Parts: sequence; C-alpha cells; structure tokens
Amino acid sequence: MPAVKYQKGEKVMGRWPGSNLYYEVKVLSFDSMSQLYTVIYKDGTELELKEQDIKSAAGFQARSRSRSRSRSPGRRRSRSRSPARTTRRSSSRTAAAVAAAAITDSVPSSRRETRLKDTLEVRPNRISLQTYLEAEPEKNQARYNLRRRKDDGAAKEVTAKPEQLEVEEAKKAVAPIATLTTQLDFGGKLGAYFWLLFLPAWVLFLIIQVNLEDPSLANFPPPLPPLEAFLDAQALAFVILWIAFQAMLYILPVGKLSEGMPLMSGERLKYRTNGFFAIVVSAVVVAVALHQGLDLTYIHSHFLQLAVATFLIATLLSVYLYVRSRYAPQEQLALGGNSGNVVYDFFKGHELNPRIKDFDLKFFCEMRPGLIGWCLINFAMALAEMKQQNLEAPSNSMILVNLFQLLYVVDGLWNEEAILTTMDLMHDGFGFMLAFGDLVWVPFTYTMQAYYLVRHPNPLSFPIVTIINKQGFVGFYIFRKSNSEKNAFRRNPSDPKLSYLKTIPTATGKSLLVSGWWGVIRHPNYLGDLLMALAWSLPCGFSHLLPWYYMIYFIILLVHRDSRDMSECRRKYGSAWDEYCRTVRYRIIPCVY
Ligand SMILES: NC(=O)c1ccc[n+]([C@@H]2O[C@H](COP(=O)([O-])OP(=O)(O)OC[C@H]3O[C@@H](n4cnc5c(N)ncnc54)[C@H](OP(=O)(O)O)[C@@H]3O)[C@@H](O)[C@H]2O)c1
Ligand SMILES: CC(C)CCC[C@@H](C)[C@H]1CC[C@H]2C3=C(CC[C@]12C)[C@@]1(C)CC[C@H](O)C(C)(C)[C@@H]1CC3
Repeated sequence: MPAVKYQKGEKVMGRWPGSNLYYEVKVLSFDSMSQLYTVIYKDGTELELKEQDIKSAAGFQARSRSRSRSRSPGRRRSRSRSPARTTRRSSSRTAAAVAAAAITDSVPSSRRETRLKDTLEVRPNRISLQTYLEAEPEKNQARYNLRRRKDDGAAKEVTAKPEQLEVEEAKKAVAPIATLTTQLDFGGKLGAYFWLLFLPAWVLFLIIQVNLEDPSLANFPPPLPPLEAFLDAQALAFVILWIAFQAMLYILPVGKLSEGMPLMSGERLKYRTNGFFAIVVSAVVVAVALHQGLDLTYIHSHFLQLAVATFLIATLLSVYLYVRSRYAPQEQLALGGNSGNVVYDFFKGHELNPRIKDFDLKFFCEMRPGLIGWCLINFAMALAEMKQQNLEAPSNSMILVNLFQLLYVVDGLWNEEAILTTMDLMHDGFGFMLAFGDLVWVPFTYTMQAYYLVRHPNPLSFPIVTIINKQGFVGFYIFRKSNSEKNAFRRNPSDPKLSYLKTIPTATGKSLLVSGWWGVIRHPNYLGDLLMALAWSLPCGFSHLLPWYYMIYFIILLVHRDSRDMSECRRKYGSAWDEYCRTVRYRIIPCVY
C-alpha cells in the first residue's frame, strides 16, 4: 500500500479547482480507494483533491516568495495600469473589484469574461465556489471531485488569501457530472406539491367567483359545476388553433434575429423577435373574422372551458419538458430544477432553453400565445360588456383597462429583445411553473379586471380618468426607461450613450450599474410595473377585492422575485454585490423598502 503523503490535520496548500491558485487547507482524510484527500478550506468548503494538487505549506511559501520577488505578473499589471477607469472609486473597494477593474481596463467589454478566465494572476481573493464551477465547468469537474462535502445549499465564499504558483495546464476535459440542486425555491419539495394543486385551483376559484353577483376573494368557494361543464371539445380546438397560429407567425422569417446572452458554453442562441408583427397580424385576422360574423363573446361565455383546455395543454407540455430535461446535455441545464424529487423538478423546470430545431419553447410561450391572448380576451370582454349592459360603446373603465394592458403587451412585444436579459430567460429552467404561468395564468387571471367589469360596471368621471391616466403613464415611463437602460447596458456595456453611467466591476467580468435608474433603487422596473398594476385596478373601484387580486398577487410575486434575484446576484457577484447593496440601499420603493 503506498504511504500517505499528507496526514490528517496537517495544514497544506490546496489548489483551487480550475485555477493555479493555492489556498491554505486542512487535510481531513485520505481515501485509499479513490486516492483522494478530503480537505477543508478556511470558509468551510470541503473538496476532494488529488495528491498532485496539494503542496506542503513550507515548500510552497519558499517557492512563492522567490517567485513573487522576481516575476509576479500580477503585481506588474496592477502597478502599471490604473484599475478603475470606468468605475466608481471607493475606499472600500474589494480585491474582487480591483482585480476585475484591472482587466476591465485593457480588455474590450465583450471579451472581458473570457480574459478573466485566462488571466489567472489577477484572480480575486473572494469568489464563490459556484462562480468557479460556472466559469469552467468541464475543466473543474474533470480534474476534481467537485462536490461540496458540507453542502448547506447556498454557495459560501472563499475568504482565504490566495498564493500564486504556476502549474501545468489543466488536463483534457471529460463529460461533466450533473450537480444536484440543494437550494430549493418556492417552499422546496412540499411547496412544489402545494403550488401544483393550488395554482390551478386558484384560477378556477377566480373564474367562478368573478361571475357571481357579489364576488369576493374572501368568499367561500361556491359549489363546483358538474365535470362536463369543464370540458369542451370546441374550446380545446380553439385553444389549439390559437397556439398553432401563433407558432406559425413565430417561425415566419420576418423580423430581426436577436442574440441571447452568452450561455455557460459561450454560445449565444438566436431568437426571432417578431412579436410586434405577430400582434399586428393577429389583430388583422381577428378583425376580418369579426367582419365575417365571428362572435367573440364566446370567450366570455366559455371562459372556464377555455381555461381548462389551456391547462391541459400546459400540463402536457410540462410533462414533455420534464422528460426531455432528463436527457438534455449538462451545459443546457439551469442551476435549479435538479433536486432529485420528480414533483419539484417537474414544477421548477430544468432545461434552460428547450428547443425543437430553432423553435424556442420558453421564449415562444412567454411572449406569444398567452400575452397576445390576454389582449384578445380583454377585447372580447369589452364586447361582452356592451352586449350584457346594452351599451353602444365600452365603458370608460373598460376602455382604460383595455388600453393600459394593451400598451403593456405591445410595449413588451415591441421591445421583445429585452426579455432576453430577464431572469426567466437567462436563469430559470422551463417547467410547469412557467408553462402554466405563460399559457394559463397570464391570459386567464390577468384579464380579471376586464372580466369583472362585464357584470360590475363602475362609471368613472373625466377628472378621475385623467388622474388614473397620469398615474399609469408615470409607471409605464419608469418601467420602460429602467428596463431599456439595463438591457442596453447588458448588450453593450461600452456603448458611448451609456458612458455617463457609473458602474461597479464584478469578478465575473460583468459590471453593475450604480447610477441612473439602477442607482435609485435595486429594481426600478418593478416599481414602474407596480404603479401600472395600480392603474389597472383603480378603474374597477373599491366595491370588491377581486379586481384588486392582480395588485395583491403582483406585490407578492415581485417581492419574492426580488429576493430570489438578490440571492442569485449575491451568489454570482459576491462582494461586488454587497457593495452595490450598500450603495443602493432600497429594493423597490425609495426610502421605504
Ligand atoms: N407582469 C408580470 O407578471 C411580471 C412578472 C415578473 C416580472 N415582470 C417584469 O418583467 C421585467 C423583467 O423582470 P425580472 O424579474 O426578469 O428582473 P430584471 O430586473 O429584468 O432582471 C434581473 C437581473 O438584472 C441584472 N441586474 C440586476 N441589478 C443590476 C444592475 N444594478 N446593473 C446591471 N444589471 C443588473 C441581474 O442579471 P445579470 O447581472 O445576470 O445580467 C439580475 O439578475 C420587469 O420589468 C418586471 O417588472 C412582469
Ligand atoms: C405563480 C406563477 C404561476 C407565476 C408565473 C409567473 C409568470 C406568469 C411571469 C414570470 C415572468 C413574467 C413576465 C411577463 C408576463 C408574466 C410572467 C411570464 C412579461 C412577459 C409581461 C410583459 C412585459 O412587458 C415583460 C416582457 C417585461 C414581462 C416579462 C416577465
């Protein structure tokens, strides 16, 4: 049996996976079968290393000292170049910020990330394990047994000071090992069961309530209609036709081919961003059909059946997505949605950009059938209101709700490219939550205000209409400006038009905006969105809580989304994110929250 070179408890220098940096580690054990040492870093991260990736502390220091005196490229670099040309100077700048800034100086922004990986001598000394795993997954997984031995979910930061040593190039990569998701969102596994049952039930509850004389969110659920009332073959056929029609418009070679953000593999997917074209063609087709005698109020009278039919399609789609995610290559998977629990993974989704050839399922579902369907349903509700209340034109409240929501959707489709830098597209897997959200939740619950107004008129005076209008447009302005600012910055950080903005560099090579809209609060787009939501509920008055449902849901959704995003950014950007949060203290409402 070969002798064990490093003993249990011994302090040695362990190479950090995928880099040539060595950190002080303590040997915990040696496994003679795998010939691997289990070591613990100063932050508590445990990894298994090969003997060749460990150096004795004494020998390492002597070698390191002589090298740093004679030829430390890291030092040469930082002395000769100013680290912060475009960045905000701060006495509390972290090592991560300085390191990244040194790179920012000399490298065009689009190539910063690649250079960061190559420029090992200026690695930051505080960076999360997860960041390294993401940066060089194949290399890391191949060379090391990269499982966190004491994993408590969130990635911890390595605070040990790195020493530098050049070593031989990393060996050839082999297929990476899938990592289990340990940090679970939405209440974890139990939460997934709950949401799977609750969300469809809630949609049913809303649809049944809104038709009552005296609807209320506090009402006890009314008795359910018989099963046959839920299923309608014609409604199912309409939904299939609508989705197929939108899919046909999506694949037409009309409109721009936009590039998504770089994936882990470095690849950038192309998306056909012709959403505006799709809504215009849809409007023309609906107008022609109306002219031919189509009765759109069918949507109002068969709302429940249409919702159930769409739910069936969303569920089938989710099953397909779950199955294909099991066979998808590692680099096409999202970080979440791999807990090992079928229900959780089905709910959360694991594949980042499931595609059939060039047809991107997530992008299509998020931007087309549900979103354009939302406007179609609202319009149908306006016709139903006229029919039900014997009006020659829709009421002021109905017009306000219709126009505001149409503006929201048209704006989203006009700026369709901006969706490519949002959380859903960049980080979330595509599973039941998004499929159901995009196809069922959006068209059948976001239309609650219009649906409510069909049977519950709320006359509005001209001054009130003007006030609601102004308030809605302020919200829209904040929403659009802040989203466009972030999108433009993420697409081209060195755009001269954005040169007035201050930024904080991060160890990933991306920077964070700390002035402009993103310097006022951390989610200015959410604030704008919430103000718009308020303007959608106000026209329905205060007699019932039901038309305020969207506002209440939206506050909960955005607060939860904000906290999910905060922990995701904290994980990605480490101390640079902390610095951003110190500079921009409030999340969504200035001086309040
Ligand atoms: N109507 C609805 O039901 C609904 C629901 C949800 C969201 N929305 C709207 O959809 C839009 C997109 O929302 P979202 O939740 O995806 O979030 P988002 O705010 O568009 O995106 C968050 C991402 O932006 C980047 N970021 C954060 N702070 C930054 C900074 N200071 N500088 C530069 N980049 C920064 C980070 O990603 P990277 O650093 O990785 O780029 C972060 O993960 C929002 O306008 C929201 O209001 C609507
Ligand atoms: C409770 C769950 C079922 C939650 C489901 C959430 C989804 C319905 C939303 C998540 C991201 C949202 C989103 C839009 C619609 C609703 C979501 C898909 C959006 C497409 C609406 C139009 C906007 O202009 C937008 C493009 C910015 C926006 C993007 C995010």
